[in-house]
Amino acid sequence: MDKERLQIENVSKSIGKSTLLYPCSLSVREGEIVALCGGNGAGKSTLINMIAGISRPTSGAILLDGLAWSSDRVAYADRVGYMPDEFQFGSALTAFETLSFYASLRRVGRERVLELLDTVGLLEVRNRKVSTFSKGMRQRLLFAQAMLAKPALLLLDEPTNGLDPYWMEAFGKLIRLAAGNGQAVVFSTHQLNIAESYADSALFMVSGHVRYSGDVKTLKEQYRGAGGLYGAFDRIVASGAPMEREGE
Ligand SMILES: Nc1ncnc2c1ncn2[C@@H]1O[C@H](COP(=O)(O)OP(=O)(O)OP(=O)(O)O)[C@@H](O)[C@H]1O
Repeated sequence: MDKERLQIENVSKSIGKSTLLYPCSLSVREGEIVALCGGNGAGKSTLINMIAGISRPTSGAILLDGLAWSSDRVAYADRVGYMPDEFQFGSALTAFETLSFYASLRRVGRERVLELLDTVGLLEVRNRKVSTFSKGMRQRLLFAQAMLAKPALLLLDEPTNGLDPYWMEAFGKLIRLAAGNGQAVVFSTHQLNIAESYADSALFMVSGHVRYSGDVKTLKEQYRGAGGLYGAFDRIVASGAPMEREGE
């Protein structure tokens, strides 16, 4: 049986009187791809930022390979490849210099930098300043940055924003490849077709509540005649009943 990689137990987040995320639990196995689905303000980035260690949960616990951010910060951070939702690259640096900078932080060599630039289709433009890149090119560089050290957990906030159909599909293939190597992948998206095509499991999030957590294949079969995951999302959200992850 595949090993549990990420365990999230009753994690919530409040700031002042606002609840950004109500208690939520999730476990992710090695080789599993999980999509956090929901509209603007659903709480996807709030959850991702807590998993990344950027913000602390108000309650609950997060363990990655049995490690907690609070007690094993360095070992925990070493296991996470994080792609933020928004990021400003240093404007004076080229793509190669940018990725090399992050590679040095991750103790990763030049060969891997070149391999990844090739993987994300930026090898030929590696000496161009990132400030001249399109949104999709910057997204691909950011994705390469997350993949540098072949992390145990790829944590990707809206990774397909700005990607054209070719790179959208390439992204799907790359995360499947990562999962095939035992890496766990958690990504957020507004696009349920992306979740439907590439994720094993999905969380449907609405206004800080997880309304569904479970298997994508089961959902696809269950809602085959109702528009796939889009139909499933509409019906589950409209039904009003929170649903638990299968087997829990
Ligand atoms: N620092 C903050 N203080 C108060 N409320 C916040 C803060 N950051 C986020 N929020 C609120 O928390 C909620 C969840 O935001 P979050 O960014 O997690 O949503 P999201 O699902 O990632 O949305 P999007 O798809 O628009 O990126 C939103 O209502 C947002 O306004």
